[in-house]
Amino acid sequence: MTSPAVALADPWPAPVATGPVDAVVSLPGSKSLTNRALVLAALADGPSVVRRALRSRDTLLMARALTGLGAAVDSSGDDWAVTPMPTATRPARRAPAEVDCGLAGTVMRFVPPVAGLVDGVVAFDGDPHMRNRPVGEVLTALTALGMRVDDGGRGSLPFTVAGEGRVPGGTVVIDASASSQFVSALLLAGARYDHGVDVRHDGKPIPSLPHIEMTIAMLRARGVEVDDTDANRWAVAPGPVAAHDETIEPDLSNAAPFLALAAVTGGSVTVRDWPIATTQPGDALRDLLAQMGCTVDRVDDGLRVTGPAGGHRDLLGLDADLHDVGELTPAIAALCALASTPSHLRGIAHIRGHETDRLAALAAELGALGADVTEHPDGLSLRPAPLGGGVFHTYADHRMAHAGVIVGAAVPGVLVEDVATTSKTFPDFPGFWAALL
Ligand SMILES: O=C(O)C1=C[C@@H](OP(=O)(O)O)[C@@H](O)[C@H](O)C1
Ligand SMILES: C=C(OP(=O)(O)O)C(=O)O
Repeated sequence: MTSPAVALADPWPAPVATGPVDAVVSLPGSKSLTNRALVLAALADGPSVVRRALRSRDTLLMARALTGLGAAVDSSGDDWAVTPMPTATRPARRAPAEVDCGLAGTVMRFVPPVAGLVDGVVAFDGDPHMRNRPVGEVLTALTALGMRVDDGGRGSLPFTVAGEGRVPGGTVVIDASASSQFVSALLLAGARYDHGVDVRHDGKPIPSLPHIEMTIAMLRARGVEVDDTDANRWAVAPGPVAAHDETIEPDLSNAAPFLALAAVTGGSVTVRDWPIATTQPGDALRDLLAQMGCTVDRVDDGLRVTGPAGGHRDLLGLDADLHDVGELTPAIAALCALASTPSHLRGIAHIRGHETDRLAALAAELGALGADVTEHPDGLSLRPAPLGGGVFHTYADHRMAHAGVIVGAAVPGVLVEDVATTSKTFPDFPGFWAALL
């Protein structure tokens, strides 16, 4: 991970924009694409390269976890070379391994289904808050698919998965309304199970569906057969995962604070290499920011967002269902707190299970700066109100830090506590941000 050259002040005085920000930025790679590419490379039938991999806490934790399971990941450069885990045809009993999930949902949900393919015991744990994040549905499914899982009956970290080098697989019914990652986790490893995997969802609607599309697209790119004809059902046929070199797109969800800077200051920010077609949910920013009164253009070098002339004073509030793109909520909510008309963000009860209870945290921290915000069971409403300075707590949540610096760009005196938590998905975010202001 890139460390900032100087120790960061904590709390960190968020830089205030002195005028419209005009910038062109190249952003680090997508966390979701990098961690899927690493898992699939570890399961593949030959070596793969993950080009322009994101180097951040979540992706380094993933690389370390897969290394513990027998893969090799050379993460020394920008392009990470991955040698897959030994296959079931050449099993080797491994010494007990430990996986640190940190606060990475993708590590806690995607790695256990892979661990069943290892002949040995793998113990999982993570940051203190990780023990509160949901994973029980995945563990129950793994048991039904033929793995031995011991979670002490808690349905959460810490737990162990005892693999035997092969997994029977088959059909499982889960309730994935708490996280799309439950489905992605089972699909990513499913081709390597004897009978593949047939996952059915029974429950309230699944959030973050674009992330399941991302999983399916990446599996198909590696020759894996996925049947998603029926709603709420995904069948992965047994077979090899082809080795595949992949160039990782910039992280479009992490583009949110940078595009927000244009919106708040009435400036213009271009994100280089914005893909023409993508499964990343961050692509929804184009539409969301246009609805808030920004001008959004595809330009030669990427995507340009230009804020309204008066900056946040002319920014429109937003009435939107963010169920599919919940991870954008903290940045969008910060913009809504600064906007000139009311907002209602809906369909996001599930983000209470993210890095922190994001609805409660946003209501508390934006409210403490003076925002007129109401927390609902599944969202937030915000009405225009003058904001002032103060400490913005981040609850170890990278995207709460993004929300804090967005407000701080427009409002003097915002101090962002533990801004270093942004290292979860972005190397040296504070340095990158400060250089723009
Ligand atoms: O599969 C993924 O890479 C992700 C899925 C989403 O999780 P949820 O479905 O839990 O919201 C998203 O919020 C998270 O940041 C990344
Ligand atoms: C929900 C998020 O992360 P995770 O992958 O840890 O679930 C996020 O990055 O907003």
